[in-house]
Amino acid sequence: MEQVNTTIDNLKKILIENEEISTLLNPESLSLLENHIKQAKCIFFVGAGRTGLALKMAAMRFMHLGFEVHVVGETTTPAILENDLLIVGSGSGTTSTLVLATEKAKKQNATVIAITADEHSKIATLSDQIIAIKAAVKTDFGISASEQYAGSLFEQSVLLILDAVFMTLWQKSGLTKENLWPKHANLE
Ligand SMILES: O=C([C@H](O)CO)[C@H](O)[C@H](O)COP(=O)(O)O
Repeated sequence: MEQVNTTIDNLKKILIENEEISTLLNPESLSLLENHIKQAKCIFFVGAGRTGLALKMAAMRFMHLGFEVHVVGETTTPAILENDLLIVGSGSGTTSTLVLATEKAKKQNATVIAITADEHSKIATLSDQIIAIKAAVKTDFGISASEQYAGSLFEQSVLLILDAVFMTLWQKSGLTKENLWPKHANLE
């Protein structure tokens, strides 16, 4: 690492990288994701590490909008079944626990949508549909789609894109902020 920037300059770089990601997204794949979310009986989210954390943040928003949402790995998460949707996030598309979850969901005839930076990865290949994010994967050393460390750009994009999907569905729902508020946790 030769160059040291100010933190503000680095923040600007991060924002520019995220802006670039938004121009490279396939709008049709996002519309399909919106439709699958609307049609699913239950929506399951699964991811590991920081990707998993980004998905957990997004999952809460869909719960606020009234969808039945589960995060894989939580003790209260039920079995995935036909007519359910699994949203799997994996920058590399190769994380072994997520490959397994994808395979198991497909065996149950659930729909699987992968959000990944590698559209040729194992998870992408197993999934019904992919949201391809043109970000670096965590081992993308050397020349890379991002100056940030490891999968940071991918992980940020997962949250931003799903927040944007949430906003679209929210706007279409006609619900107000006040309508959504009763779903907010009241035991915290
Ligand atoms: O936490 C992570 C790591 O810090 C990379 O930035 C990843 O999200 C985690 O290792 C899962 O990897 P992927 O399945 O490739 O997203």
